[in-house]
Amino acid sequence: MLSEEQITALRQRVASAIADELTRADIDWAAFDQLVEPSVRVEAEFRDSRSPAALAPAPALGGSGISAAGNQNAEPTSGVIVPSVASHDTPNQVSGHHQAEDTTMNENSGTSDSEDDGTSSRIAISGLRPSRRGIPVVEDNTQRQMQVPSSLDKLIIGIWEQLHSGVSVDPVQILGEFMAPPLLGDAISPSQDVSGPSLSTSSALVSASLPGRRFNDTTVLCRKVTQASRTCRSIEVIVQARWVEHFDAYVEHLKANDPKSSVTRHRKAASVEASSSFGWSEKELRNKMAIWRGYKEIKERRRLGYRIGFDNESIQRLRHLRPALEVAADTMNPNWRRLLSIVGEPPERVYAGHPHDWVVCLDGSPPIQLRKTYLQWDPHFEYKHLEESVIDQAAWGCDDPRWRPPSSEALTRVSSLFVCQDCSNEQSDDPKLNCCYCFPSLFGCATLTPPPVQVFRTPDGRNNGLMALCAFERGAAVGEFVGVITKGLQDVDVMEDTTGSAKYQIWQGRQGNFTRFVNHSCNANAQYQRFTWLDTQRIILVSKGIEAGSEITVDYSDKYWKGLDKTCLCGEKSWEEARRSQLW
Ligand SMILES: C[S@@+](CC[C@H](N)C(=O)[O-])C[C@H]1O[C@@H](n2cnc3c(N)ncnc32)[C@H](O)[C@@H]1O
Repeated sequence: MLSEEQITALRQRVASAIADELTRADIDWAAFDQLVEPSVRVEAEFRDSRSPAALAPAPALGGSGISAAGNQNAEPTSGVIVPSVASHDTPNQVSGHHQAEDTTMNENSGTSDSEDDGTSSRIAISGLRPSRRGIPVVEDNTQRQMQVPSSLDKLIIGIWEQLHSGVSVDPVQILGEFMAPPLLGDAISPSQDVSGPSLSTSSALVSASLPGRRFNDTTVLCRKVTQASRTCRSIEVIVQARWVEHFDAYVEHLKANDPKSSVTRHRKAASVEASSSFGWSEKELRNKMAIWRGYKEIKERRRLGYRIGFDNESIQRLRHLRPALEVAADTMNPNWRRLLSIVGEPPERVYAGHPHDWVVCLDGSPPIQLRKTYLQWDPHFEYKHLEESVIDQAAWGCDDPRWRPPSSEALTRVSSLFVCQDCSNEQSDDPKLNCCYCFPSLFGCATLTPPPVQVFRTPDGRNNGLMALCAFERGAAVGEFVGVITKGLQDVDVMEDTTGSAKYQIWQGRQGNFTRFVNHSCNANAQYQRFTWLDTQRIILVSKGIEAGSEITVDYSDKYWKGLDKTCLCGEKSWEEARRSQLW
């Protein structure tokens, strides 16, 4: 017997498969324009063969205009793309907030409170382990239920994933690269047999590396072509949307000159003119136009083609997201707006600097510069974004206190300098040599893309927080806790840890990365874990199952709050509290 949730998931999958099929089908949607209140209705039904009764009807897909799918019923109503933070009746009750905001969290957000003698490389409150081969290994019992995203959620998540995929949408760079001198001629010549026995010794040496060179060169070529094609695709959509606008304007112009003829007639005349210019049949042009009209409507934020019915709420959500998307696009692809200049929009970027130099607002109001959100506590506040922790030399000289001597077992493995203390595989910063995939998004793998997170303004007095733009599967790394490795700091929020032989602090007050903005929750969706990379201890923020659009939180521990004159505003009940408040 399927559970209610499984049935819902199945219904949504069937609905989205039908919608996808309709999208691909060569249907002349433009013809629907001729109908009065057009609608398409597709129904499916699930039946359990053991029972005559239908288990549940699949949602009907329907809509008006050229909309063939997108009935509200087809979509779950949940899945808002805002952090799931609790709202509070009272404004900020955090007394001593001043102190808090120019410092970071106190020790042991899931690491240093454990009774560690420094022998374990990765310690966590709940024993969560990183995912391997795509299957998260979960060892605690706090399984979080991930929501099934609606079509609109999927669209939004798709945009964020695209933005964080590392693919450049800089037309200047792409076209420039593409026009660079051709790649090595022999690299793409398939006819040359370089491994034949007749080659001389010296050419045999060269040939030994040719397959490698060919592979590398075609990888570069393939990357360039893929990027260029994506960039051209973006240009195509912009231009096609603009073409539809001009087509409509032309039809109006014809009508103004010849008001006696019908609009249909003028439209036909314009279509005939255009189809001969495109070299397409009129039907072909009509079909293409139906899709292009969809792009125009997205542009005008009226409706998303025929895949998603846009109600007011959806439009509002997208409108609120726009500044956040622009911050990400401007800071990661500074020249992307040049694409817009093709259709006369300003090409200058609006948001400069690092992606986390901006704090986005959930209500769609303009993003705020990060430093401005701390000026009330420190008029000179600045935050330097670090990729890696830096050692405070005044405290540690040239030593890194996070260094952990390799185990005796690792020492006996002469073939490798570094062995992962968790998976026992060899670790290397060179992806070709690395065999440890404990946290592939952080260590040992090819080019790292910026993590899909954004700093956002909390609506309930906690100042800033960190939002997940894409989902992080359970066990996946969100990022490393990066800051200044120091010691001896007091009365400020620091992460304290030990290797067993050295106690150190990581301070994020003025320098660090986005993990500085992670707030506390009594029902956190992430936690800090130790991990040793190249014999150096790191602290990793690991997902316990984070949904796209939710706030990323960790449990700072009771100890943190006991030591402070502050109230937790997360609104969640801790497990202990929840148990105590049970009525039976
Ligand atoms: C590491 S910082 C987190 C980012 C911080 N909100 C900011 O804007 O910089 C820790 C501070 O955030 C605030 N904070 C985090 N979680 C909170 C919560 N659940 N309730 C109230 N304040 C919280 C507290 O002021 C805490 O000292």
